[in-house]
Amino acid sequence: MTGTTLLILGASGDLTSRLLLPGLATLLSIETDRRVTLVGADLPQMSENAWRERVTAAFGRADAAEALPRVLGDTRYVAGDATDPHLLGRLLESLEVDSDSPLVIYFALPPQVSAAVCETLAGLDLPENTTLALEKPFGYDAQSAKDLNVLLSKSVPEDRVFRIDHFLGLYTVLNLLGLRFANRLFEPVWDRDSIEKVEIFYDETVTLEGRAGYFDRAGALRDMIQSHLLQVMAVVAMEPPASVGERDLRDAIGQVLRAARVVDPVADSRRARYTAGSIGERAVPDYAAEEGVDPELGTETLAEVEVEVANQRWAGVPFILRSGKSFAAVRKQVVVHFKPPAHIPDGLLGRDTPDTLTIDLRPDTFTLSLTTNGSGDAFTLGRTDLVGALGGSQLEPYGEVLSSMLDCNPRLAVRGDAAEECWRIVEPVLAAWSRDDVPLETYPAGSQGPEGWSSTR
Ligand SMILES: O=C1O[C@H](COP(=O)(O)O)[C@@H](O)[C@H](O)[C@H]1O
Repeated sequence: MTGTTLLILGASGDLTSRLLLPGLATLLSIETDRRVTLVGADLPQMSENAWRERVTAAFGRADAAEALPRVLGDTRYVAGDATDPHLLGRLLESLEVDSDSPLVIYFALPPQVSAAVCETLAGLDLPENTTLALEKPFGYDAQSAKDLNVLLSKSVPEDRVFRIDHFLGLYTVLNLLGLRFANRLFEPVWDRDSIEKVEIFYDETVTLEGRAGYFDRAGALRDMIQSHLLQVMAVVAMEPPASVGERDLRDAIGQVLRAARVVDPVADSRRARYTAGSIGERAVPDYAAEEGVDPELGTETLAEVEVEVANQRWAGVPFILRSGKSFAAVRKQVVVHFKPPAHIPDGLLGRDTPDTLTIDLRPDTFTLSLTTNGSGDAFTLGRTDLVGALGGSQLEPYGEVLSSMLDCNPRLAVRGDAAEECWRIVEPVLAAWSRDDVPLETYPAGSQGPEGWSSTR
């Protein structure tokens, strides 16, 4: 396998140490013939030794020490401002890149800095085989996402832009493709005739975890729903693609997102913020009292929206997307609620709950919960749960995403039009919230959210 040069801008930051380097480490320990030349760059001065120690520590944490020599041999760190055309130009010239060894420039940077670096890049000649990989958030609204797309198109073609959404690297999300399209059971009932509603939950027990600088300006709607959960929804709702090639897959995702909308941004959305509480033994302070939080911003830590996919297959079926922090327990699921059958023979008694298919994201399992004959009395209906494990990957989502990025296959990346659509879908809700048309509710940390929120628990 030929090598790729991975240039990380923002190499001294938290994202690089916490996710990117461990993801790379796992990938290299599994794909033993993959070659990567790792170059870190960032504003702070850092000695070569300190950089190498950082890389070594990340590989250690990922239990991938045996893969370390393959990157440590020629890794280096460059200090400087990546928005400076002279510095960036010199740095790019110094890289050994040709048609057999492509270059991936990974922006592990805050969005404003990424945009400024993109401006700089647009004025430089990039090696032909360059991929630009950008972390979310991709812009801060539909217009800024559009502007960023235009800027990126000045540097590289669309199939060389990797807008990262690590949820597309979640094995469970990829498993939806097999579950839906590779058997005869589900696809014939996967539509408005048979499905009542679909819920996509990502309830976390994690709190702010020191991320006020980013999260307090983003909030749960932008952080999780605008990006990740709409992508998951698109995979749940998409038409069968002809192939899982990047074009077919991303066309199918784009088609769903183009049809999606929040019909009534006030009635179809809810927001809340956690107050002091405890999760297990852990005492959690009020969100508003966390360091770095500006209580005046009214940032939500829990968001829920009801989305309609206005097309022949889904018109009228609510897709409820919810994500929140500081919950009592983790709940990361797609729950498909089926409609009741048109007729149950008279005399069969006791059926009151709908059949559901629950797909658990991490751990990857599915549960088909069916109405069946109850035990004891065959004429009184009961419920049977069929539980199955879904295939897993040794790669964490970041490893999965990195693998396709280093292979220059954008299948697991968000396409430019999809990024703009996701903003278009949530913008009316953001506007209603900024007008305070939707009250900011509260829930104690360690609870199951405010009373009366959508829940099938
Ligand atoms: O991108 C993000 O995702 C995480 C949830 O993903 P996970 O892979 O850590 O489960 C979320 O906690 C974070 O706020 C968000 O920025």
